[in-house]
Amino acid sequence: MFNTLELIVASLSETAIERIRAEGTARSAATIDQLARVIRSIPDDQLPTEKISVRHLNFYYQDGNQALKDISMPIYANRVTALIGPSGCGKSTLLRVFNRMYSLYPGQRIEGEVLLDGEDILSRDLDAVILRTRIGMVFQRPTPFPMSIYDNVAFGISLNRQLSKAETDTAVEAALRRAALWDEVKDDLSRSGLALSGGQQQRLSIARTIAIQPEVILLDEPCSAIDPISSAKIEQTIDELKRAHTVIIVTHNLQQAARVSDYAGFMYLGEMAEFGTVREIFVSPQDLRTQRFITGRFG
Ligand SMILES: Nc1ncnc2c1ncn2[C@@H]1O[C@H](COP(=O)(O)OP(=O)(O)OP(=O)(O)O)[C@@H](O)[C@H]1O
Repeated sequence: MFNTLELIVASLSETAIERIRAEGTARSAATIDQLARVIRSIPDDQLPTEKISVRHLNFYYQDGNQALKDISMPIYANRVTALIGPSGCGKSTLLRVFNRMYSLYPGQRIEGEVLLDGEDILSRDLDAVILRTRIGMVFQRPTPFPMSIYDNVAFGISLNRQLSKAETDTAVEAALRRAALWDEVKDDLSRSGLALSGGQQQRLSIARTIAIQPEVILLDEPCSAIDPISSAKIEQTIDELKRAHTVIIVTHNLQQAARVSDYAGFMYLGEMAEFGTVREIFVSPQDLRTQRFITGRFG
């Protein structure tokens, strides 16, 4: 019983949990029914809302290989969702659908719907450039531009917003702080972004993405090519990011997925085998394939 209660509580927002505590019901809730009544009394806006809805998504590469098979899943606002699964199961393909990266390559085919706040982002009516300012992406390898640290961050800002020099300075500092890089670079922002270490370059790439103020941030294996200290800093940053953004991360590192995510989708051979809160997926997975993957018996 306690585990089931924990599961329900784990999927609630902090505000909702505070309210349950304030009403003194958490300790006395002897049955799920009691707690369910409390949950139902919480206004909808305090429960996670769906930022992106994936519906019956199929994806085919040029060679006819079907990499995604009838995927349906929610992506909740201001939460971190991890896509996990064995190599080749379709995680990166799915991540790239969210910013329509596939449209750069002719011959790839997609079916189904991906709704961003109710609007189908697969529709050609939605301009891909505008979409990519709403859904930003950080790649596996750091991607600093060959320009100064300051310009790397200011560049994105100037594409989207008309700010004065002083306002740009403030926005650059804020983005670098949020990416946990400010203290290491503040003394010389004119240094080339390429002169930074790999881990710092990755945090610079995150700062550049944040500076554009996207609603959703896609992280494709952001820590796989960097040192453990930078990796830990990026994990802190991810936790901070969800205050203002919805985050989707592909990672091979299960401990990292468990640490940073609120929800997880386990993919297998192009299918979404299981989706749930991180506790559901890591503590009590229902699908045998998820259980085997989480316990390291394959993948
Ligand atoms: N450009 C491509 N053309 C044809 N098939 C592709 C292409 N890119 C990927 N695939 C195939 O699509 C499937 C899903 O690949 P994808 O890279 O999305 O998986 P993944 O889960 O991200 O893998 P990994 O963990 O190894 O990065 C695989 O079978 C892969 O071989």
